[in-house]
Amino acid sequence: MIIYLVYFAVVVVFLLLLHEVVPYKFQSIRHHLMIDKIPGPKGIPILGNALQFNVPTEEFIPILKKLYDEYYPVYKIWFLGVSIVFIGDPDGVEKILSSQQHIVKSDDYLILEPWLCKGLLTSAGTKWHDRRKLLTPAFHFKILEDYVHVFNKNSKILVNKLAENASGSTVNIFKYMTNCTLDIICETAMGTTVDAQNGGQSEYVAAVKRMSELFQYRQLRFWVHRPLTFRFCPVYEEQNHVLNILHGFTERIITERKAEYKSRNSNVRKNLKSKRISLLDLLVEVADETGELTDLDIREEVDTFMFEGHDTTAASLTWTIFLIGLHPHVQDKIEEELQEIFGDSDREVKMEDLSAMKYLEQVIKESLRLYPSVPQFGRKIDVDIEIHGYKIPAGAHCIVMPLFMHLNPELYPEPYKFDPDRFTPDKVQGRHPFAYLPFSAGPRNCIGQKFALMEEKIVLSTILRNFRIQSLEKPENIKVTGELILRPKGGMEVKLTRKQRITS
Ligand code: HEM
Repeated sequence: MIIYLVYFAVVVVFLLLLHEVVPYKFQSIRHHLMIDKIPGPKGIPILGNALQFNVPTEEFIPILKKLYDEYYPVYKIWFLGVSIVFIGDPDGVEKILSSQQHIVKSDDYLILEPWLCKGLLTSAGTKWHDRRKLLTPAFHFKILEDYVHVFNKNSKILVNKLAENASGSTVNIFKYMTNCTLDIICETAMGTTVDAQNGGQSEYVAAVKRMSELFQYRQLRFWVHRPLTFRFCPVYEEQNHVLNILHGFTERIITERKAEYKSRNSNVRKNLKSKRISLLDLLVEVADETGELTDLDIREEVDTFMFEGHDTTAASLTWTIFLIGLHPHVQDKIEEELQEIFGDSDREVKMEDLSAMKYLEQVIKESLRLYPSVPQFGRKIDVDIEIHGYKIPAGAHCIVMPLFMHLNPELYPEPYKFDPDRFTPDKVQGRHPFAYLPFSAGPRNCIGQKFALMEEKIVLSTILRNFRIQSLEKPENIKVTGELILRPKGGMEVKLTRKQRITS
């Protein structure tokens, strides 16, 4: 009996493995020959280098960095029959990112699809082109100006929460940043509030956070990357439950908005320049006018913005606060700048103040150099290309690594030194346009880049007008995880000392 069970288990494992490899095993001999000319670590049959990456989260980045240093500027690995080429220098990266041809995302984005379906982040081809064209006006300067109010409102809630819970003591700042950015993205993308900072809509807020954790869980376990094997995973049922909450919430909001739209019969797009609208309003109107967007089309875009628009910004804010708290002279300079803009007033930040926060912007940019929220991103190559003399065949996956490029001493001397003056206008001008990539570059760059910078300036300036920050950890002691988003493992403790004024 036992022998039959063992036999059965072996057959199941074999079939699962076959399922993993079948889509790729017919890669042409030409493909293999081309890829194998690219340097890289040795792997084993079928699994390739997969076992080398089956490590605890905090070891993932050091392994990739070691390979980057050893094989710079280009190296390859095999992962369950998939060829992955890492490109580490600005010239090589430019060839991929500047092209209109290589816009298909790599297969690891598949794990995002149960939540985001084929939204702007994950789609390709004409669908992506049409959606990008449709959504770009929603990030117009005039629309963003309207969001200043939302950024201010939530920053005030944040400093009041910090004053209640954190003044004079240490606090895990990451948690606060996540709740604040969640509230902001909900209000701007969906026009609704989840009140995460006050513990409201806790089921939806908990589901968003849990889904981000489940993405990381899956990203790190190569054997559950493909949908079939994921079905046998202990968290599969839990993910379905979380997805029901997430999709159910967005669907409810869409239904409400559609009903509201019909009743007020407004014309959102005609009013783009003068009216406060959310991304969802725009989509609802396009759906009504053209009949081309289904409820699912709308939902996948709203969900995409919910995901891309909060975790990235929360991580960036956290790292920036950490670095400011570690460098008192930088904090003094920001305080001087804010004093010049606001004096002793506790008024809200206005749109015109943002362009005066020049030094704070340099600080945010330098933090994103050291800790880019998206440490790497991938494309599936559409037609053969040549990079540094190596031919990369169509169908190969190419990974761009901003994190390591930003730490390359040829591009940034003394790369581990935190120096916001690297981003003075003259320094930026002399730099390769693809040497700084926190928001990617080219046609598929981050559509929310300006939104994020505005949001961060308002949140950070509000914190710094009310608190003095002190970071207690040293960068070398912090464990960094970077599967999807680069974050400090276990959060980030900082000490906040309240200044006299608390924004009311
Ligand atoms: C500091 C904050 C942010 C960082 C560092 C960041 C970074 C990035 C990066 C690197 C990409 C390209 C990813 C890839 O090629 O796979 C991207 C794409 C994207 N980002 Fe952001 N992002 C930030 C904030 C935001 C915000 C606030 C929003 C929305 C309000 C947003 C929406 C998007 C969307 C929709 C895409 C896909 C664009 C496309 O493929 O056409 N991001 N982001």
